Amino acid sequence: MVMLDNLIPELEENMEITGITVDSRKVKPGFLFAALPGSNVDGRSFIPQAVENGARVVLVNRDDGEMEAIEGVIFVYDKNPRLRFADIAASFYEKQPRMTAAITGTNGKSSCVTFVRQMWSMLGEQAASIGTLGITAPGLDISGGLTTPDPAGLHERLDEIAKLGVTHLAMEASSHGLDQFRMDGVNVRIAAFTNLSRDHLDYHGDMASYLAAKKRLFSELLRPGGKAVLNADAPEFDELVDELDGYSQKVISYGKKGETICLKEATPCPEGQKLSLEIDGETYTLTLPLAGYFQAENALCSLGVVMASGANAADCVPLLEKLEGVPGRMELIGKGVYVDYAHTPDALQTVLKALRPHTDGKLCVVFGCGGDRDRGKRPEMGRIATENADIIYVTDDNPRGEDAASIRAEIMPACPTAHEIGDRKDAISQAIANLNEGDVLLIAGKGHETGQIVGDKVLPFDDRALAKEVING
Ligand SMILES: CC(=O)N[C@H]1[C@@H](OP(=O)(O)OP(=O)(O)OC[C@H]2O[C@@H](n3ccc(=O)[nH]c3=O)[C@H](O)[C@@H]2O)O[C@H](CO)[C@@H](O)[C@@H]1O[C@H](C)C(=O)N[C@@H](C)C(=O)N[C@H](CCC(=O)O)C(=O)O
Ligand SMILES: Nc1ncnc2c1ncn2[C@@H]1O[C@H](COP(=O)(O)OP(=O)(O)OP(=O)(O)O)[C@@H](O)[C@H]1O
Ligand SMILES: N[C@H](CCC[C@H](N)C(=O)O)C(=O)O
Ligand SMILES: [Mg+2]
Repeated sequence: MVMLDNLIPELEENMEITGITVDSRKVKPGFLFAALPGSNVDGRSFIPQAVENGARVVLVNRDDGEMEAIEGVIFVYDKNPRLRFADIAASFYEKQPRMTAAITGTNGKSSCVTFVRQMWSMLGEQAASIGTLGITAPGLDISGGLTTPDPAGLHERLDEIAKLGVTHLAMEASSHGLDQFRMDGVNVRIAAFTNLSRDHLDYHGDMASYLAAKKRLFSELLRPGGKAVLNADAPEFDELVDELDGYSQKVISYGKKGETICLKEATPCPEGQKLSLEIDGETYTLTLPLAGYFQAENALCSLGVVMASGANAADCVPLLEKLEGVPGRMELIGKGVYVDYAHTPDALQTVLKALRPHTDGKLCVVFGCGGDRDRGKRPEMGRIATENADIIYVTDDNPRGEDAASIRAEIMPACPTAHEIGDRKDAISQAIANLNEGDVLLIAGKGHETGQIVGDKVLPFDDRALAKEVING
């Protein structure tokens, strides 16, 4: 039984709330329903359905005016109902892991939360991660959902894993999640930043707003006394430092320019790459079992997070040698075929450049662009493919509500020599069939995904399974 009358003065004394949700379809008797103004519809239009399903309390946007009274229903008005809902969710589900790190950045979040979880586990902590790959905790592995879940779903999980004994959590803070106040109730003790490049401009409009959403993690979510783990090589480094309270919040900087964790050298080798680091005047050399300079950056960010949680460099640097790759992130399927989640221009360029040294013959790429997402990415990804690959196949990647051929038509002018094969299965099959000895093929964009979103349907589709099947004949 949960009482929220301390938090919501409008409630009757000792009034019981049985559940909370932003979705009228999930309301049950005794629930609080947050009727949020959305990007497609206004949640207020679902109040009758929510009330019919048993909502006792309805949270609405104060700026949208007063509601007509409904018998038995208490309206709660707030000028920022999303933020209020996040606070309510944090109280409704009382427990959270005590050491929570949130990682933001355009690329590398999923990789870092996975690496941090692995390192904490190796140190003997009960550790979990939440993000694009779902939730992973000891005895729990649930895939799917948003990268940063909505407050009700998020806090339900935090409570569940904390009760299972999880003390350490690494979670992805997506820019949508930050902008929509999804994680404002989370007790963030460590905030980390990987990098910033073009993505999600369909939602944020411009790069300044996109960065502003990410900055919230440091200026508004990181708790007093918390630590920020920042990429010193990123142009945004100084701006992010400025977001912090310089008295109580400390910076752990990493990268070639890192003051805390300084990367002296990264040299590719058959097992991955040899790294030389300087931390607190000590030099460490190690072999990171992952290829690609970007993975070295992600590994250092993860090391910074684990150090921020209190571990000594000497204890955690050797753990980098035992990191396991992340599903669908530059994952070698076999015979020079890699599956990767690059779906932004920067990621595509990064991964193609990372694969070039491993290519004796031609470097080939299969990619497309998602529908209902930033259209400006399309020609940029076409240009990057032209500049960095030798053979290009343009195909479909989650067309969603758009016409797939029209999406391809926005990519093709930037890579006119590309083969256009809309059907992703055909594109992958042909690309693999055309490979010669020494060639490398990158299948980009879908990584771990197991479905192709066409219209409002999710059709089963798995790049990794298909590539394996084609390679093995
Ligand atoms: C653009 C966006 O982020 N939308 C999210 C947002 O929806 P919205 O508020 O705009 O929704 P809306 O459809 O206008 O509906 C308004 C309100 O009416 C409610 N409603 C709607 C229908 C109904 O029958 N009853 C009802 O109560 C909805 O629950 C919502 O609260 O809030 C919803 C509830 O939390 C999210 O499910 C929804 O995510 C949609 C599905 C989505 O695709 N989001 C993606 C873009 C996203 O968030 N991605 C990020 C980043 C990914 C990454 O880079 O890794 C992520 O964190 O996953
Ligand atoms: N540090 C990095 N710098 C540049 N590109 C990277 C970096 N890390 C990963 N990538 C590229 O971005 C892709 C996605 O990586 P990852 O899933 O770790 O990022 P993410 O931030 O979680 O992405 P999303 O926003 O889609 O959840 C990788 O498959 C790779 O192509
Ligand atoms: N979280 C990202 C994932 C994109 C994955 C890619 N396969 C695509 O559909 O564009 C988004 O929703 O924009
Ligand atoms: Mg992710």
